[in-house]
This record gives sequence, C-alpha cells and structure tokens, in this order.
Amino acid sequence: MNIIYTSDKVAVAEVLAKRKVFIKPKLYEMLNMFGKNVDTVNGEEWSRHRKITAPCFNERVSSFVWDESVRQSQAMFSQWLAQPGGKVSRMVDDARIVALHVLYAAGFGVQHDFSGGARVSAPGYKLSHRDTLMTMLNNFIATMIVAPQEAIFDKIVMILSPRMKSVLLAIQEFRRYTDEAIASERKLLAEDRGDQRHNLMSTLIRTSDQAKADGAQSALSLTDDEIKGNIFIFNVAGHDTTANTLAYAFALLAINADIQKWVTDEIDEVLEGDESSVYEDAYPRLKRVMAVMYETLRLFGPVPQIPRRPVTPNVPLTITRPNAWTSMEFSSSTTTLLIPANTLVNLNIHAMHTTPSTYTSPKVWNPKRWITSTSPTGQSASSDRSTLQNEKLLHMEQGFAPWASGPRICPGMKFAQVEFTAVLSTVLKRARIAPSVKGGEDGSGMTAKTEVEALLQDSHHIGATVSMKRPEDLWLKVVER
Ligand code: HEM
Repeated sequence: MNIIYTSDKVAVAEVLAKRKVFIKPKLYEMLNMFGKNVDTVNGEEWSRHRKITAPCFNERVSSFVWDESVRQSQAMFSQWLAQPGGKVSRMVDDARIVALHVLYAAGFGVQHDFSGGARVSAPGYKLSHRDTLMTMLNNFIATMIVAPQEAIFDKIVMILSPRMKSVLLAIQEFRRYTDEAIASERKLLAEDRGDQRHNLMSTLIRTSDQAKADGAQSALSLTDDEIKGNIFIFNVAGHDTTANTLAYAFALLAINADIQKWVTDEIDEVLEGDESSVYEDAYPRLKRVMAVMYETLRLFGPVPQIPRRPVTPNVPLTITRPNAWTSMEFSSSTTTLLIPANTLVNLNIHAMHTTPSTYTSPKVWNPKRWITSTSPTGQSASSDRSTLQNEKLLHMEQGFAPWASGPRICPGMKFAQVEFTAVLSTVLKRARIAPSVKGGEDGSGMTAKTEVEALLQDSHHIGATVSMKRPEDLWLKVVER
C-alpha cells in the first residue's frame, strides 16, 4: 500500500470535494460497532444516511444548544469560583461534562445538572453514561475487538483482564443506555408528543419511522441498528472534539491576556446587561469569539489528518505547481498527478493549517488574523461600538478545514460553533482567566505561564482526537470581574 501525504490546499479541497472518487477507507468501518452510520459509509448508502441525519442539525437545535450551553457553563463557572483562590485544575474534565450534557440535551432530549447528570450511574447501572463513553474512547482498540464479539466475550468474562472486563461492561451498558433512550423516544412518538421534541434523536427516529410507515423502505429510512450507529457516532464525534477545543481556548486565553481583553470587549458590548442572552441576537455578533475558536482549531484542531482512498487507479489529482517549476515554465499555477493503484491519500490538515505560504507567523496563536474591518480606519484593534459592528469574520475557501469541507463536511459544525460561543462568552462575561500552578504561585508569574505553554505543546493524537497529554496538570485561576 502506498501513502501520499499532502498538505497542499488545492489538493485537500479537491479530494474533499469529490466524495465519489475519493472515498472513506475501510478503517472507518471500525466505527460500525453499534451499527453502520453516516461517518463510515460511502456512495448511495452515505447519501441515504446523510439525508436523514442532516435535518437533525437545524436552527431549532442550535437555539437549544445555546440555551443549554449557557445553563451548563453558568453552573460550571459557579463551581470554579467556589474553589480556594479560584484555582481550577479540572478544566478539561469540566469542559467535557459541559459538552456531554449539551449533547444529551440537544441531542437526546435529556437534561442534566452540571454537578450530577452524566457523571452519575442511572439506577440498575454500574457505570454512568459518561463513563461508558469515556471507557470506550480511552480503550478504542480493545473496544473495536470486543464490541463485534460481545456475546463471546460475555461468556468468557471470568478469564478476562480487568481492563477487558471494564471495556465489555462499558459496551454493554452503553448499548442499554442507547436502547432505553430510543425506546423512550418512541414511546413519546406513539403518545403523539413526538412533534414537540426537536432533538437529534427524535428527528432521526421520526424521519425514519415515518418513511417506513409510508413504505419508502430504502429511500429515506434507517434500520434500528443504523439509528444506534448514528447515535453512537454523534456521541463520539460531538463530544471530545468540542470539549478539547474549549479547554485549549481557555488555556490559550489565560496566557494571552491582551487577546482575552480584546475578545471580552466584544462580549461586554454584545451581552450588555444581558442576564439571559438570546441565541438569535447574540450568536451572530460574537465574531471575535468565533475567531478565537477558528484560531484554536487551526493550531489544536481535534482532527489533524483525514484519510481517503481513490476508487480506481490513475485518478487525477490537482496540486499547486511547485515554485521551481513555475519559474521555468510560465504556465498554470496548478498541475495534475495521477495516483497509482493501491494508494491511500492522507490529508495533513494540521500541516495545511501551519504553512507559512497561507499564514503569516503560522505558529503564533493570533485570533485577530480572522477579523477584517470594513470601517474606514480599518482598525480591528479598537473596540468601540462602530468598529465592532464593522468587523467581519474572514472566510477562507481553501487552506482552513478543521471541519473538513465539501459534501462530507462535519454536520455538527454549527452545533459546535454555537456551543463554543455560548460557553466562552458566558464565562468571560463574568470572569478573567489567568495561568496558575499547582503549588503556591498566584497565577500572574512567568512560571505559571511557561508551565501552561509547555502543557499545551505536550499534546498528542491518540484515541479519537488531539488532546493534552496531562490535562490534570492544567491549573488556571478564575477571577470574578
Ligand atoms: C469542534 C468540533 C468538531 C470538529 C473540529 C469536527 C471535525 C470533523 C471532521 C474533520 C469531520 C470529517 C472527518 C472525515 O471526513 O474523515 C467530521 C465529521 C463528522 N462530524 Fe464533526 N467535528 C466537530 C463536532 C461535531 C459535533 C458536535 C457533531 C455531532 C453532534 C459531529 C458529528 C460529525 C459526523 C456525524 C461526521 C461524519 C459526517 C460524514 O461523513 O458525512 N461533529 N467532523
């Protein structure tokens, strides 16, 4: 098997645009453990999954994501302030809880309190819903081995290692949690209350069951296993991705006080005197907050590479013509390669995000690069009302793809954007965040800043997403404004 690695923005955009020519390779099938889903299938099968799952991510859900994110982050923030000296060491874990609770509420119609909720096992369960998911994500390889052979592993449970036992339990209980959630949603639908519910799962079941009832068996419906498969993938894809982006952003803002001030100026203006912000009004105006998200994803995006497989040998691929050639032959800025048989094309998104040919000072975290000003002075550094109103978020056709691009672009992009914006603005409206250390230092010294910087660099891509290797060592100080 050959592998082509590319970070060329022209090639990346072309590969992602042609979903029928560059398909998802077989390794995605590992994620079929609870059923086939929109993330793992190709061709017509993908069209069917996507048509049914896409309507789940509508504006009504976005509005709900906003409200729930605000509710969760207010509770999280109160807990942070209650810590001695406002020093918080579980920010990564807390961001994960917020993301999980928002997903349960907007995704599955189940609301939890920040301090309890998904952390607590339901009656009759040994593990909490969160722990089933985290055990599977943290032991991904073992989960892929055990899940398809669950019945066999159950018979030999006595001789399994403690780790394999815990993976088996997580798979079994996750399945039970999902089955119960689907059954309860169906019950509400049968009682004719389904129309009032607008979460991801209710939309999925309603659309599918309705199509089955109408006799459109294959066109617009999912089997029960496929519904479970999609719910699993929403859980996996929609939780750690957003949570890690939030955790990185908090840490980066803590060590970049000037950027924190710049973004807080916008939040103060948009959420002026607003105790309960309204999605439709606030979200589109929080452009600097979105710039913080973009810039965090540029450097610490949870999906640093995307693999694809050409369906036939000798598929042409357009790439940027290397500079040396262009100077010799005065011709087009692109050229074409033919991809040999049996070749995987690996899109290196992180390298594309850090190339100096697209980004000046590419290693520097600078959210301001995403804001352009249409004011006559062009001052995006200022924060007066008219400057803020004239600012625009930069849109890049190529060279920036943390959510991929083309027809298979992440369907949860808006979900994640709304959640990120709501959480960050809720916290920064009331607090300032500074770096801290476990021991005595108060958070303003160089040591704390250097430690947080080192911790951010000490990240890895293991399991599903990019994350900090030592999240428990991240100490930040939260000071009420
Ligand atoms: C910051 C947050 C997120 C990032 C950076 C992100 C990134 C991505 C990327 C890069 C892909 C394409 C992967 C590939 O083609 O191999 C993808 C696909 C996907 N994402 Fe996200 N995602 C995020 C949040 C979410 C959320 C919140 C959900 C759902 C609640 C979600 C659900 C999905 C699904 C179902 C797919 C597969 C789509 C398809 O193949 O048609 N993601 N995501």
